Amino acid sequence: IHFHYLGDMAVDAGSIPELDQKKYDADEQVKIICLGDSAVGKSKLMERFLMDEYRPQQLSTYALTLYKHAATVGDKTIAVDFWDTAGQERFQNMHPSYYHKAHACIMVFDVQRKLTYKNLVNWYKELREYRPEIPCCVVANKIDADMKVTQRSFNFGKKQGLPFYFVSAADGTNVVKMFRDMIKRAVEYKQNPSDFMDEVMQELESLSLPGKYSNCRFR
Ligand SMILES: Nc1nc2c(ncn2[C@@H]2O[C@H](COP(=O)(O)OP(=O)(O)OP(=O)(O)O)[C@@H](O)[C@H]2O)c(=O)[nH]1
Repeated sequence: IHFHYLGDMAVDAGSIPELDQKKYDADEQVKIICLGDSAVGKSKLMERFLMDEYRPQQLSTYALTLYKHAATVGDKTIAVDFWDTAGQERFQNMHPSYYHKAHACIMVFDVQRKLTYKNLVNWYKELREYRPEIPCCVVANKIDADMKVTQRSFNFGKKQGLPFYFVSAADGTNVVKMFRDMIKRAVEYKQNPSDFMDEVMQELESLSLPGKYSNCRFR
């Protein structure tokens, strides 16, 4: 496990993954998990958001990386734990502790690789097995590499009623907005979980991808 302590958080190599809310004087603490196939850009998105930097080398995430971040929502300080796992572990058993007590989920695919889009449904099903009610969004990454994609190309997010973001970790497009929205939703969920049930019922009613991928346009 790699720990990255960012934002206003003090480095404390001895602490456990659960962030000690009182110690950091935060009003609230949330856990946000990131899902998606290998190399879709999960780690680069975190780095872009948390450090505003992008290093193009590809270093696959080893098992689990935990990023700690202090965010402000309204007049509250929020301690955010971002959990980033290696996508290549998808078809091995993902440890349930990854999902445990998560308050929101960011699902990422790569607009240049259609398989990563198709696999969203697997990620989504697994997420809903463990966390049926938490807020979730779909993130189409690497739009700097293909500016022609439109939301119509990707029915999954639309049909599920999930918020959908086109982003680029490379040039920063939409990255801050997406993360800020999800932090806010995680806090809202934590404070009032029952508000999210209607949304989830709508999602569950349409839990399928377009059968033959026919509505998707890739180069
Ligand atoms: N063009 C472009 N390339 C990107 C972007 N984001 C990530 N990449 C590249 O995609 C590759 C994989 O990025 P990572 O962030 O390591 O992907 P990951 O999803 O964390 O991969 P795993 O750790 O294996 O699960 C790297 O070579 C990045 O440079 C982007 O927005 N645009």
